[in-house]
Amino acid sequence: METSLLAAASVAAIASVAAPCSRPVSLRSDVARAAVRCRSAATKNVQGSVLLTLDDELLSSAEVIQWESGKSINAIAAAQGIRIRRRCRPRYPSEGVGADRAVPGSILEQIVWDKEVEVSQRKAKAPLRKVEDSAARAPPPRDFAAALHAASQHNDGLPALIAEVKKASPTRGLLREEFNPVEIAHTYEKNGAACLSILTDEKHFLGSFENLETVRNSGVNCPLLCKDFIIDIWQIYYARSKGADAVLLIAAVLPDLDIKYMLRVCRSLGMTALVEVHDLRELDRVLKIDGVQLIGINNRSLGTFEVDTANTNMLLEKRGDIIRKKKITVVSESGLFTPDDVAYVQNAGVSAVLVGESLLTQEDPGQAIAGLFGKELLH
Ligand SMILES: O=P(O)(O)OC[C@@H](O)[C@@H](O)c1c[nH]c2ccccc12
Repeated sequence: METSLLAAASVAAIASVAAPCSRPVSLRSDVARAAVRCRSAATKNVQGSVLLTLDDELLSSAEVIQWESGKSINAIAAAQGIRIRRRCRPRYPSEGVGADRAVPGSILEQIVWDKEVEVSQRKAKAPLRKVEDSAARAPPPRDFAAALHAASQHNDGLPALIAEVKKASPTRGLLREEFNPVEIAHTYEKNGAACLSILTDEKHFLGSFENLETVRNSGVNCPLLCKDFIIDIWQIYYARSKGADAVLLIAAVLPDLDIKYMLRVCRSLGMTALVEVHDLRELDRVLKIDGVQLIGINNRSLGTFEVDTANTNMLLEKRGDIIRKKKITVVSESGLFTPDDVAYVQNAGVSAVLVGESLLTQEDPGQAIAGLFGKELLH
């Protein structure tokens, strides 16, 4: 019981920083309060007193009650419609779906389980404190959202382009034999991309943090999105330490409280979060969270990997009014190949598109941009 309560508290990513909080706690409310204290202490270490007050304010009584109800992280996630189960957090062995017997229910779940292992190994090598220090020494963050707005304005309202640097994907396999991330980044920038998305997941996308870092140090000016499966705030600090200006937060993976906490971490680092949704339930969850500036509508289901650009249109028809009222910028992601595709999502109301495959499979991915938009993009 105690273990599962502590695990429930870890839903807000406390697990990554909760080491000082290992004293036994017997009452549920004690657990919740301990979690609050733990997190306050941890954020104080991380960012000084500014985040401390923000975080205390973040922990509304409703959220504490949720923890006190004794639900496990998987139960909390399931109650929010999240089908991805966390497997096993090293600190809480009774949490998760069981060590060896469980079979992943989707590719996304497999990726997340692999990510749990990867992150715990990386953290063992570079603890949060150390990564925070490197993040503080990284080149200053660039404004990802502002770059999207400026690009769209320079191009008569055409959606701004986030061009993706991706070697392979689970569904398409290898996208390019000759893969030079720095060359690809430069040709994208030269041909009018507003921002770049750099895949850093190694196992399923053949990406790397080295690619992110070398692109950042190669002199490109476009802001960079670290494209990975974030399940722990440690990864956000790590991405910043490698020069990322933005990170992807996937609503199909992250419970609301994690998204809120991660948004605050992003803000404290001067980074932008692109919060990705695929269906109406995820969009409605994200629209209830304050401070979301950028929403990505993925046309690809990360469960089945099926792509349908009508998804962008459908979600904007249903929630476009609220999105405009909240002045949220929408990015249409995946499966865009032709000027008609771009025009379709533009008419649906997006101000940016995220494109990988259709550019990467052509000889010069940068020159392919004019083909995708039906005209050359201006800077
Ligand atoms: O290659 P495409 O179909 O143009 O898609 C790009 C991008 O949207 C896709 O890579 C993506 C969207 N969300 C993700 C989450 C993780 C990994 C990859 C993705």
